[in-house]
Amino acid sequence: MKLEGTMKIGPEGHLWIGGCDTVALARRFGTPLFVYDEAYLRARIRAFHDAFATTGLRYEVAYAAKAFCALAMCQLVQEEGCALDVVSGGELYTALAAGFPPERIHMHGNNKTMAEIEYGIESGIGAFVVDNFTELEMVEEAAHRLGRTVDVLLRVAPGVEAHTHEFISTGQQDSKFGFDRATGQARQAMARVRELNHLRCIGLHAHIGSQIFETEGFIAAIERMAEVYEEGVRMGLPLAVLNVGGGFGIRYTDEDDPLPIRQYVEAIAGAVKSAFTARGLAIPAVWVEPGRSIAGPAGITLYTVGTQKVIPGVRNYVAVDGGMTDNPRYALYGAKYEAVLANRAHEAADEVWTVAGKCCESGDILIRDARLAPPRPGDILAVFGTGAYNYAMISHYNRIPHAAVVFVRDGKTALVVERETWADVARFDRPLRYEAEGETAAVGGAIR
Ligand SMILES: Cc1ncc(COP(=O)(O)O)c(C=O)c1O
Ligand SMILES: N[C@@H](CCCC[NH3+])C(=O)O
Repeated sequence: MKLEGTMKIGPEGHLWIGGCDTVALARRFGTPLFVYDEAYLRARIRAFHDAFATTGLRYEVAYAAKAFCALAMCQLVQEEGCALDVVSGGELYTALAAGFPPERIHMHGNNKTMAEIEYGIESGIGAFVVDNFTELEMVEEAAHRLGRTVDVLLRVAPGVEAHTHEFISTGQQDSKFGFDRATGQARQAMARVRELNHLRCIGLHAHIGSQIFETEGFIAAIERMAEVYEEGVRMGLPLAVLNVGGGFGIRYTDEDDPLPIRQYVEAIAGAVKSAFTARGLAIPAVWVEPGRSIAGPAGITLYTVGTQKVIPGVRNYVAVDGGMTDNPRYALYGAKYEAVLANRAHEAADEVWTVAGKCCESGDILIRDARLAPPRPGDILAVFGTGAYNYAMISHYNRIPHAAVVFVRDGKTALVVERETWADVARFDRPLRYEAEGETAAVGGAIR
């Protein structure tokens, strides 16, 4: 167990975070509960700014909202000088509701709907990251119809294999994302965007994957992107931005050995400077889109321990009151986590227990073979490093209500997402009743 940010173990043996006793938090807000260490969130963002400040580059740190999107998080990242990467109308809606300046938002997505494109244009977002030829025409058509000129970046699949789980690797050629570089699609897209009257291609984008522990992949991608960029400049595109995506790895367990943020940024800056200088190109503004590396280590999840099943010689199971609904990452990627009994954090973790959830699914595991002190019903279990892609991927499987989210700072708490009730889970259900002839029910595809 490695305590990050403001986490510590108090004299009574409880886990503390943000100056708050996690046992008291669990009692007050219930469990499962996501708890974010606000000071640490801010510190992680500042690490990106501090690192970029020494490079002399023009840059943008666009927080990838997909990692954890909520009003309070959008407010916080704005206060810390971030831009924002959104991938859906829902994320854009949340950001705008939080008062995020639209011109500092850019929108991703490999299948943006026309409704999302129109919403983005009408809201005045800074740029679309166009993913494919279909979308190129859709954005042009919408911009034409709405009488606007829209800034776009083209997402390129650079053909770089990131060393990470296949499901979260995105820069390889065989990917649903982006214009393929190797087969000339990126060049064709640049040629096409030049012909479109309502689009201004201000940059190129590549994101090679997530949870990456080395810099080689970024450097290789930047070298390839510089080549594409040069072609774009020769075609006369007003390119000024190279967005190299996110993907900076974090520590979940001892097996993970992430680089300091500074080291990723220095490698990226160095690669951009040398690749662009070598080609006689002006150095572009560099954008990054970190999600996990900002939100992940600053969040923990608190659960209440429930039942146990000990199978002698096979395995010890202990179940908690959440599971794959609030953290599907073991089920999806075989992800690993560390945990501690938060009410007895000073006790030796000398037993091995597999922490299961409460869903009707054998794969509903949070941690396989966790090292814990002997768990008892009513204990509070804290799982570390759950700030990214946990609440963000929450589900209603088994009609389990969504957990609450609280921010903590200097002994104070802010409930930023309320816990759902059983009634909330069922609130959009309607009894089975067919429409009478001529009756028009108030339903449809509208989501705005
Ligand atoms: C385009 C894009 N940008 C940024 C991110 C954020 O990645 P991470 O959370 O690993 O920093 C992702 C997710 O992998 C992504 O697909
Ligand atoms: N959801 C993934 C990351 C996806 C990144 C988005 N492209 C995870 O939990 O690791």
